[in-house]
Amino acid sequence: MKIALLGYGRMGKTIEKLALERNHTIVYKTSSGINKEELQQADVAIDFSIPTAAIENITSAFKLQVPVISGTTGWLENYDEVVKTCNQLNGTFLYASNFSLGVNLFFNLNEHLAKLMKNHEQYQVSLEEIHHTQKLDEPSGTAISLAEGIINHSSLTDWKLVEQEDENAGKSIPVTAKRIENVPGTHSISYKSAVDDIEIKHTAHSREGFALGAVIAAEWINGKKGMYSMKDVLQLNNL
Ligand SMILES: NC(=O)C1=CN([C@@H]2O[C@H](COP(=O)(O)OP(=O)(O)OC[C@H]3O[C@@H](n4cnc5c(N)ncnc54)[C@H](OP(=O)(O)O)[C@@H]3O)[C@@H](O)[C@H]2O)C=CC1
Ligand SMILES: O=C(O)C1=N[C@H](C(=O)O)C[C@H](O)C1
Repeated sequence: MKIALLGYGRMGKTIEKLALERNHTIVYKTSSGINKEELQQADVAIDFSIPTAAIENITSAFKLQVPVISGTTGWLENYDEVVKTCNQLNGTFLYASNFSLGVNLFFNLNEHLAKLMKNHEQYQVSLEEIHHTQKLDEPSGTAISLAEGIINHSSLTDWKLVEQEDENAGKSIPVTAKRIENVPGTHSISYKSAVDDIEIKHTAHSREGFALGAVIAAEWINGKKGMYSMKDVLQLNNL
C-alpha cells in the first residue's frame, strides 16, 4: 500500500518504521502543508500533525479522494464540521483519539465500569492523564474520549480541566493533566468513596502501540468510502 504521512514528527517517524516493516511504501511525507500532486499518489493518508493543521490536511485528502485517518488531537471542537465536509466530498475518514489496541479495550472497560457505578453516588469519579512535556494540547484527546464514555453512562454532564483532582467540579468530571519528561501516555480513572477507591489505568510503554494501530487502520480503510472509527476496525462494536 502507498502511504502519505501528513506530519512527520514523533508519530510520523514511528509509523514510517512500522509501515515499512509491514511492506508498505511511503510515497509522500510532509511537515508543512500539502503538495496535491504528491498526496494524490497515495492509497491512504495518515495525519499525525498539529491541532491547527489537521483540518486542512484532512480536507485536502477528501478533495483528492484519498482515504485519510487522523490521530491528531486538539481540534475536536470542529469534528462535526469535518464529518459534514467528508460527506459533501464523498470522502473516507477515520479519526481516533488513540489508535492503540490497549486503549480501545480500555475505552470499553471504562464504559462498563461507568455503567456499574451509575447507581453508587457515594463514589466521586475523577480522571488523570500524564504525557511528555512536548504535548501541545491538554487534556489529551484520550482523556476527553474517556470522559465522554463516562458521561454517556452516568448522571454527570461534562468534564472540567482542574489543577487538583479533589477540586469540586459539581456535575462535571474533574480531569487533571500532568506533563512529565518522556511519558508516552498514561490515563487513569478513579472512583473514590470515604471507605475505599476503585482505579483503572492504562500505561503506554512507547509510541509503537499507537503507530501499529494507525497502520492497521490504514490497511483496513484502503478502498472503503465513508466515516469509520476504531470500533469498526477492531470489531469492538458489539461488546
Ligand atoms: N491518536 C493517537 O493514537 C495519538 C495521537 N497523537 C497526536 O498526534 C499529534 C502528533 O503527535 P507527535 O507526532 O507526538 O507530535 P510532533 O510534534 O512530534 O509531530 C507533529 C509534526 O507535524 C508537523 N507539522 C506542522 N505543521 C504541519 C502541517 N501544516 N502539515 C503537516 N505536518 C505539520 C510538525 O512539524 P514542525 O515540528 O516543523 O512544526 C511535526 O513534525 C498530536 O496531536 C498528538 O496528540 C500522538 C500519539 C498517539
Ligand atoms: O500527544 C501524545 O503523545 C498523545 N496524544 C494522544 C492524546 O492526546 O490522547 C494519544 C496518546 O495518549 C499520546
